[in-house]
Amino acid sequence: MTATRRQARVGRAGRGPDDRRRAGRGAAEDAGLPGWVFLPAGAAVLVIVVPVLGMLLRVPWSRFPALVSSEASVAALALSLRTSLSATVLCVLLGVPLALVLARARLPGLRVLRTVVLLPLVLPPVVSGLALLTTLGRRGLLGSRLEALGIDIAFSTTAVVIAQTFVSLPFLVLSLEGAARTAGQRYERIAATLGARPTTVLRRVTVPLLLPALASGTALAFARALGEFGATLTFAGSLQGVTRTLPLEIYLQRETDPDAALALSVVLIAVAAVMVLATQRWPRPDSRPGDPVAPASPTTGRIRQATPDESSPIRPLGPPRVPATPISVHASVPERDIYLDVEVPGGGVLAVLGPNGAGKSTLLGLLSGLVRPGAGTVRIGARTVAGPDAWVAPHARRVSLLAQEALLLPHLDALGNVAFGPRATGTPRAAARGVAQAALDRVGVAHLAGRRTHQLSGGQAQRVALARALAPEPDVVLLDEPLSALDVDAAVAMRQALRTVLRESGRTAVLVTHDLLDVLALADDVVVLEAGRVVEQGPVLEVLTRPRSAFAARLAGVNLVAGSLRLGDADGGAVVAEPGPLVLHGLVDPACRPDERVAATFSPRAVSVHRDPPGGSPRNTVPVVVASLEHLGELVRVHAGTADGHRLAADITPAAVAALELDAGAAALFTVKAAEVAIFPA
Ligand SMILES: Nc1ncnc2c1ncn2[C@@H]1O[C@H](COP(=O)(O)OP(=O)(O)OP(=O)(O)O)[C@@H](O)[C@H]1O
Repeated sequence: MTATRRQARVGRAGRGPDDRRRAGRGAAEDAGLPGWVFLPAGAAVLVIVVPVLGMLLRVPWSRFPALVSSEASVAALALSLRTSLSATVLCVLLGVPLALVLARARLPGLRVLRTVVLLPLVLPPVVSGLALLTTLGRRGLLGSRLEALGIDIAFSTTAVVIAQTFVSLPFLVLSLEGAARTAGQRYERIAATLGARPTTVLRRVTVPLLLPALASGTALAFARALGEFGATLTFAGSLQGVTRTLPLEIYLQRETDPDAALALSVVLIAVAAVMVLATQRWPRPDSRPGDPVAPASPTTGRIRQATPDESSPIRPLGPPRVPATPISVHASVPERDIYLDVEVPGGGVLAVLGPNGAGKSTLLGLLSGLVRPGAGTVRIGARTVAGPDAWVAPHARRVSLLAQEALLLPHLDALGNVAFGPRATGTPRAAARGVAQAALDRVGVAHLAGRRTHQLSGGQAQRVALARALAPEPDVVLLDEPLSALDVDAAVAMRQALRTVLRESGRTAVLVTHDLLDVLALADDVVVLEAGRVVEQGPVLEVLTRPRSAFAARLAGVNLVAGSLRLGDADGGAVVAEPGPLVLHGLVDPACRPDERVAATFSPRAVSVHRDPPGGSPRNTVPVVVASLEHLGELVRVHAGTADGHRLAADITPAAVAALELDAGAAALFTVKAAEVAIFPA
């Protein structure tokens, strides 16, 4: 005996009740469940297993082959398999569309429809049979008309299939609808922006993603059809070889030959169990047997350090490849209280900034076609893609979307994902794969072509997603916080990749971001949205050096006070803040006009902080209350508010914070020289 085997035996022999209890606790803890849950769960299993075991023990196994191979038994089994399979096919053909409508359509009365569809689950089978008989039977509502046409359904094999379909359909619909709801429509939306028509999206995205749920729903429907008894007997009768299915045969045999009934019951259970077991082994779309185990699930979420290939270079594309496509959005979405006027010149990159709920995603939705405007127009190049008399569907807009999550289709490898767009727009398979390989090469990840999506890191997945967005050669690329889910290193590499790709291709792009680095590296122009309105728009440099909105000022790291101009001071003028009474003296831009609104900005570094009124007289002294302290490298940023609600910041050394004994709630004075305050038109 080898040492290892001996140890294993000793280990097993040495497992006392304490060890077992510990192991049980471990299993419960692993599952994140309280230990007592296993008790009722075990009892539930017993409720099912004990009767089945009891039956199995009573089966005369020595006579089993003879009992199940009588002519009547074989005919019943063959009929059951035939009709159950037909009913299952009908369930799939009708149930899949129904489940998707229930899960995704926005129709009035869906709740009522769902209740009606699930009704056969709660109806006694004999009632289901009666319903079918009174409708499709010879004297039934439809049956009498069908009989006039020479079609006689009741008491035929067709009636068996209809009865089985009637009772099985809800099983498939229920499991598929639940999965479709949980899965959401994120992948479908991405597929539409890659040029896929709704039918292509259904065939190549929705169904593959829902395959595990479809498989288990199909198995349940088959098992239910196989076990169907009451409705079949009522509606179809019990004619050997025509309508006498296995459950009916078992019922009849029970009277004459109980042993045969038991043996046939075992066959019925075995067939149903094999079917259900087989579909439970159905692979999830994001894994395949034999795939090496990936370190993380990286198509979503924040992952880890960049790998060498995430920082690998982007291949130059050569001269611009797409005609510059200007964009204009003059549209509103009243139910969201959003009214937008945004222009992007052809080939420009517009950064969209704004606080949460400002309308940034809605702007992208208006451009991609995922949001319909209530009024106004959206133009992309020469086309009006949304307007009073115009609507171009998302798949026909030539607008790709790269989202925060890579959302790579889990049932395709990297190359398949990138080839998806060209394939969806009609490029033959081999050519599409060529285009995809070139696109992967362009963003420096050609060697990842054969990887499954769960074998990619976050940065790699996002690069593949970028290649996928570019492969259909869109006129416009929409970037919805494409770097925000990546760690710092991967984000740096991805930002560089985006910069190169956008510059080289000359593509018009709209970038939603909260990151100043993205704005600086990628954008030409900036638009700032607040509460569904454009509050500021202009070239990056202008907006960051002379922000007119609180959001842009925060992003640029400067203090901003807006108000009206008061001229006539010795050094030029002052901003009378709104709300007052704060007045800030500063250097007035010659473009300022007396009656216009103006903004004053100054750097937090130009602010001195005091607890008592300072000696000398800097032109601006503002009483504040400290709100919070923030550590910024070698300095501390003191966030404070004035009595009239202005938020200001000062950057001072940690030693100064200690000397002044500053903390949240402390009263202080911010002072800033007039020469440090720039006043310009707002
Ligand atoms: N499907 C929807 N139905 C109704 N209102 C919506 C819907 N989606 C968003 N809104 C509302 O529209 C407004 C703008 O939302 P939007 O998602 O465009 O903002 P955002 O700037 O992208 O915000 P965030 O930075 O949080 O993503 C918000 O008031 C939001 O509540």
